[in-house]
Amino acid sequence: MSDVNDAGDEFEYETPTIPARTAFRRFWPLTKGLRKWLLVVWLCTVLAALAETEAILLFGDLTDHALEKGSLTAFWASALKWLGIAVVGALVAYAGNSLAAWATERFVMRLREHVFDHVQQLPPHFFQRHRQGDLLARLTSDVEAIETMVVSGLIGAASAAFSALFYAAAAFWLRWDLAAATFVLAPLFWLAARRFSGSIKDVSREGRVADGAITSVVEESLGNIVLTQAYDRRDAERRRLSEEANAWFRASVRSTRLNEAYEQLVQVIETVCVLAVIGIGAWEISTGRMTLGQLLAFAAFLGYLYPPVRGLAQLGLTVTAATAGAERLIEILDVSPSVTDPSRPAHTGRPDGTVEVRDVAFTYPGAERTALEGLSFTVSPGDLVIVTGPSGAGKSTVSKLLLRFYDPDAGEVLLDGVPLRDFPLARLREYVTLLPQETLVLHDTVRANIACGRPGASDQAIEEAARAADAHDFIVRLPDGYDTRVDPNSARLSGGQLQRLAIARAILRDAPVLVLDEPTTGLDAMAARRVVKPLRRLMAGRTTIMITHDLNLAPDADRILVVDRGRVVETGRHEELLARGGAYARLHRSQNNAVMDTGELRMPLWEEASAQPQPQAYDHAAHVPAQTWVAPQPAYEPYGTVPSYLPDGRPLFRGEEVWRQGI
Ligand SMILES: Nc1ncnc2c1ncn2[C@@H]1O[C@H](COP(=O)(O)OP(=O)(O)OP(=O)(O)O)[C@@H](O)[C@H]1O
Repeated sequence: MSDVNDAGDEFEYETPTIPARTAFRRFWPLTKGLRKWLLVVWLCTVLAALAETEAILLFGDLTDHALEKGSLTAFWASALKWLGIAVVGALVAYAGNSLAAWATERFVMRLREHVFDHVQQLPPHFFQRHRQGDLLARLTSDVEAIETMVVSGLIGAASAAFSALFYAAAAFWLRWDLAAATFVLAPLFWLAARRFSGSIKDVSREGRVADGAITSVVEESLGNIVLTQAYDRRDAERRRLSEEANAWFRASVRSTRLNEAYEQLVQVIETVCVLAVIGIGAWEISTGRMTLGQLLAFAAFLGYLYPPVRGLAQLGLTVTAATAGAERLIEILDVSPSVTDPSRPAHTGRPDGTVEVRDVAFTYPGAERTALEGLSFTVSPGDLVIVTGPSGAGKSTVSKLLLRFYDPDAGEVLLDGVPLRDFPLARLREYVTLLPQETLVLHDTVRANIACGRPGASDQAIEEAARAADAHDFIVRLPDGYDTRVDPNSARLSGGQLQRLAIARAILRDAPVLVLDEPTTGLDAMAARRVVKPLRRLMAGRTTIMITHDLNLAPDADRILVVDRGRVVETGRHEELLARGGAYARLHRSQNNAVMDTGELRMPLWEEASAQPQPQAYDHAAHVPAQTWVAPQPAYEPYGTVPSYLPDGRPLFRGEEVWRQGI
């Protein structure tokens, strides 16, 4: 399997090949607590097999004593006994099968939870490098495949072995010489299974990979439905699906063919055995050494004996096929989380919110280039620090380290002087809240979406948070108000509304430290303008690290860090940095300059502006570059280009106060 990360690098994944025994051992511990029930299931199967054996012996009796002699008295006695045994056998089989279904489903649930739990702890790059559809397939069909190996396989093997033993013992008891003659042929079943096992494993593996690929294509295609429709990519998407579907089709047809060939071969072997019995039996009856009843009972035993023998041989095939699923799950389970809880957690109360990044270096696992190098900065409690810089500079990586999605390779990130790795993860994420770039929505009600900031919050607290986030008004206008269901693809809410919902969630969480990753990205100027006020309420009194390209809030910042190629290249307040005319001034200009020369964006940030040829404004009237280039000043101070009121002093938005500093 191969995948491409956001940097365009190709990552190759080769699912490891694992012997069935290793796979079994790996998942067996998950049957803890279920084993006694598995034993009961096995006992029920053994009892049911015993009842069947007794019934067949009674059938022989009936043939010899009631049918051949025409005696009704002999019939009634045996018939009643047979009926009694059949009823007991049916009850036991029913109990055993129901219990087996319960135990297997519990195992599946447990295994799925185990894998899901593990996947949830995996670092962000894992999800960037694995296709979601493939992960879905692993969590669904591959989990079920393992159940066939560990639980059903085990019960099946134990039951088949005991049933075969009983029927074989009964056959020997009836006529040992006839039985011995039949068993000479038994290894043929084993040979047939062996012949098919390798191919069945290969084809199962191909089938599982194709299954994951189909789910991925469907998932990606539906996720990108707007792109598909807007660019009329239906044919391309159909082709993509049909390529994967063809692989699935080939694997599935091959698998059926192999299984069918095996089945038919086994049928032929069985026929050879039955014919051998009838031949020897006919000869025995002709010499008077056997009764017809005995021969019929013997043939019936063989009829019962073959399914478990065949089952035992086929079990190998089932287990082999299931191992392909196990390999895919083990591959995921072997990826370790990038961070774990500390063995000796620090005992701290709610921190004041001093954040210190101390000489941090970090490279993403598997990446060649360092994302951060020698990065240092400190944020005092309650301060707003803006981290800005060109694309790929390492800004989002800073947010990942602050939330401890990763630990730095060198240096340390500290909260109130305590290294982040000394906080239990759950507590750290209570203290440091992330407002991610993309607004994350749960498939639930608006209320639940806000409440996930602080589970168990009262309705009043939720409403207050929504009011503070300027979300209350639009929420009450929704069809069911706070109980309106939304989902990640919901068209009910605009980007700005979703962002205000996320702000309400963060307000409710009430963490001392906030990390805002591009809070206004993807919003148009008006929508961005509307989230600024709620954002300020959210940030008030909290240490805030805002990662952004959007410099409209820069004048508010206590400090601005300009990051480039993983290092801080400039730091200071907005006015200072503008006056310095360096990297920040260029970034700011490129954002606010209407007559922007895009070449400026490509200029290295750390070089002195004077060392570079100055970009020239274009004089449209004269069709020549203007003589002197003057860095344009922001139109509205101190908030850059976004005006908050009209020239006549009226607020820009109806019903909204004039935007003042310090709200
Ligand atoms: N999962 C990953 N695996 C490998 N490299 C990565 C991964 N994520 C990011 N990088 C690399 O790390 C560097 C910093 O990325 P980061 O996302 O922090 O940049 P950024 O400044 O936030 O960019 P943008 O403004 O475009 O979001 C980039 O070179 C990027 O290609």
